[in-house]
Amino acid sequence: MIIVRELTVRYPGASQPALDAVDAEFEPAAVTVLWGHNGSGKSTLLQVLAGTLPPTSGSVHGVRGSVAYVPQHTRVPELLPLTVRGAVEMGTWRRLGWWRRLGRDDRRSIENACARIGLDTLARRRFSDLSGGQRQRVLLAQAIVERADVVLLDEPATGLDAASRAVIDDVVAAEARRGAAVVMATHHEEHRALADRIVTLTNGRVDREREQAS
Ligand SMILES: Nc1ncnc2c1ncn2[C@@H]1O[C@H](COP(=O)(O)OP(=O)(O)OP(=O)(O)O)[C@@H](O)[C@H]1O
Repeated sequence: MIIVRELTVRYPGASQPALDAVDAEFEPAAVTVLWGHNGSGKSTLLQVLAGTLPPTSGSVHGVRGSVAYVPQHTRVPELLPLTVRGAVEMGTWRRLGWWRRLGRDDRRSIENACARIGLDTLARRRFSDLSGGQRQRVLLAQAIVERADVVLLDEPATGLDAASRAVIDDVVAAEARRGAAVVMATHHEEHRALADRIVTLTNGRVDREREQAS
């Protein structure tokens, strides 16, 4: 279990902390939804869990194994000099080590992930030529292939139609069933139904009264 205690993040020059003494727990084999308005601190918390943003104070314990992080579509970097297929393949690198020799199971898992996320027709495109939303889906496919212990998703359904959102829901539920600790920031009401636990953030603080476990 990931345990967050008294976590505070203050961006340079900001008058208010983005996260203010947050306490929260994130369990394996479960979906935790981070819920809250724009600016409530959801992305900041995900970045700290991903290890890409150091906290100003407080602690995060229990992040074990591998972590897959799919940032908000506006924040997905374009810099990978790869095709879509190549970017999804990167999900195998941790398992395969330095030589990165794909076996039949790896190839099948890459193809399955691309098919599930609807990337088949994009497979040969350059990652850098895709829209932010398409790039985000590539990173989601990469995360599926990786079979990470912790899967962090920042608004994975933003800008998608209902059918594509349903695909994301299936992926999220399957990742938790596989055993991952899934943490998903969202403000889509329908995602609340997927949650084993909902952590509501209001102005950087956990709103305990609105905490919910199903
Ligand atoms: N790089 C940054 N520098 C300064 N302030 C920031 C930075 N990133 C976020 N903030 C501020 O920190 C607060 C929390 O932002 P955060 O992005 O974590 O919220 P959020 O709930 O994910 O909202 P959104 O969905 O709009 O990204 C906001 O007040 C935001 O303006």
